[in-house]
Amino acid sequence: MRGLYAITPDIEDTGQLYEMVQQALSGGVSWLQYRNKKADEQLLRAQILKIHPLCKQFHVPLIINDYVDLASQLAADGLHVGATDVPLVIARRSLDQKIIGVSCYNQLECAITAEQAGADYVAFGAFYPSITKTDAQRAPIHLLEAAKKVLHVPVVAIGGINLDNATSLIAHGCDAIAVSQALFSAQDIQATAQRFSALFH
Ligand SMILES: Cc1ncc(COP(=O)(O)OP(=O)(O)O)c(N)n1
Ligand SMILES: Cc1nc(C(=O)O)sc1CCOP(=O)(O)O
Ligand SMILES: [Mg+2]
Repeated sequence: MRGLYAITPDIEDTGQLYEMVQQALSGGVSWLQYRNKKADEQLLRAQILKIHPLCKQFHVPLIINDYVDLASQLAADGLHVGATDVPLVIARRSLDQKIIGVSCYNQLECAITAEQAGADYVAFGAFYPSITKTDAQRAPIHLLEAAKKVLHVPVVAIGGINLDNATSLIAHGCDAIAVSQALFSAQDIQATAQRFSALFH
């Protein structure tokens, strides 16, 4: 796991979401997380079904945020869970061979526990102020170096990441950067994805 981890914004128009995801995948995304905090179940299902074939076309794993049942029923490649979501060990019962990522915010102990419980990656953040998640806890950048010394699973950085501050996170050891607003609000999503991905070359 190394590179750009794109996180979809809350968009109601499924056609528009499809176009944006296609541009991002064309630019070079390593993983895509479908995240929508406003959609009802009908829209969640419709949007997952719409973008999943695109992810398959580009050989990019599709990770579903929060919803273990949807991830399982729609045969997504994985799930991401945080502190207020289903516990990893419960989710694993439905997603035995799938990717499960766990949010650990600014808590290294959480990541150690998550790795021991079978997490496939852990995420720390927010490293910078996030427009997408304004109430996110902040994490210090040196947490990445401490985490890489003790963890074996990939370490993902998230929160307010853009083309100006991403390099510092990569230099501190994160394996992937999770980006939403700086990618999907860009004038040219494809070119922006290319620029984020090139930071790992
Ligand atoms: C890669 C990644 N890292 C962190 C999160 C945040 O998850 P969570 O704390 O459960 O908050 P919501 O995203 O569900 O609002 C994430 N989704 N992805
Ligand atoms: C979904 C999420 N989780 C965070 C955390 O700190 O756990 S920050 C965040 C928002 C990420 O979007 P953007 O790249 O627009 O800041
Ligand atoms: Mg969540």
